[in-house]
Amino acid sequence: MTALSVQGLRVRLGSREVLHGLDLKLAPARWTAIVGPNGAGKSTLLKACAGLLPHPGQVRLQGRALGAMTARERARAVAWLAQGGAGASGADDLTVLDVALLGRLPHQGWLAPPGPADHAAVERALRATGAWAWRDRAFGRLSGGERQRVLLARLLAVEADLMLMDEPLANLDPPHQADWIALVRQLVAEGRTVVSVLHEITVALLADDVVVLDAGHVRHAGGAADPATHRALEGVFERRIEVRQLDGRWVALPR
Ligand SMILES: Nc1ncnc2c1ncn2[C@@H]1O[C@H](COP(=O)(O)OP(=O)(O)OP(=O)(O)O)[C@@H](O)[C@H]1O
Repeated sequence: MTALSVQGLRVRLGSREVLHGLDLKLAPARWTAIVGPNGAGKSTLLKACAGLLPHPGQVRLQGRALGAMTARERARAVAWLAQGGAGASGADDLTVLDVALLGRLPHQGWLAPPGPADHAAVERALRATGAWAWRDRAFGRLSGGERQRVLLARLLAVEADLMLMDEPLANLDPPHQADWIALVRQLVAEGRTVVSVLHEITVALLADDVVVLDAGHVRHAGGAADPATHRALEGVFERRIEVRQLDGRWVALPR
């Protein structure tokens, strides 16, 4: 069973085709990092997988066509963290608790208030990202990194099997980046599938699998420790990085 499969994914934005017939298969309970240069189509791929962009290709979640699901089924099955969400201002007046509770909307009845299960899920999520202490503060009065941790909690609160995160490390300081890595490993150990778009190549090399995207094409998909993956990474970044082993870990160094 694949957690996510993409076949012949073509996406047009405005007058341009930005994804040119992508095929991808992701196994469940793994962490996949999507990397590639600016403008490669990484965010577009993630949005299409979340059902947020129209396209003629096939996206399947656990074998079910995304297009055949209701919006509510889809919203329970896939959680999505948008790129740059911490800078968005629409939620500034909401409390942190209310922002995280938005992650429970797909589970609640029409106009029904959140129930005990929703509150429990949100508390777990806010504790997991270290944001529980700020639950009564206004979202708009938090720092960029603090807001990012609240948005991560909103994504966790969905408790979806598939979690798509676009630049989740944006604004996070090194200790909180390390916390995020530990959190992803825990999610994967629980059986969830995590897909993250990352510009931090050294962090991407800690994932199970890496998908290298360039100019709307998948250039390579393989294990993070696979030498072919490392060569593909060096290639799409015009040999301006070098993947090396350091104390048993793969790191990307600028050159
Ligand atoms: N609304 C739009 N209309 C036309 N072209 C767009 C639109 N949004 C994005 N694009 C183009 O689509 C391409 C892919 O964009 P996308 O945001 O998916 O790239 P990305 O790999 O996530 O880039 P980055 O690393 O800079 O975030 C880019 O060339 C971008 O200029």
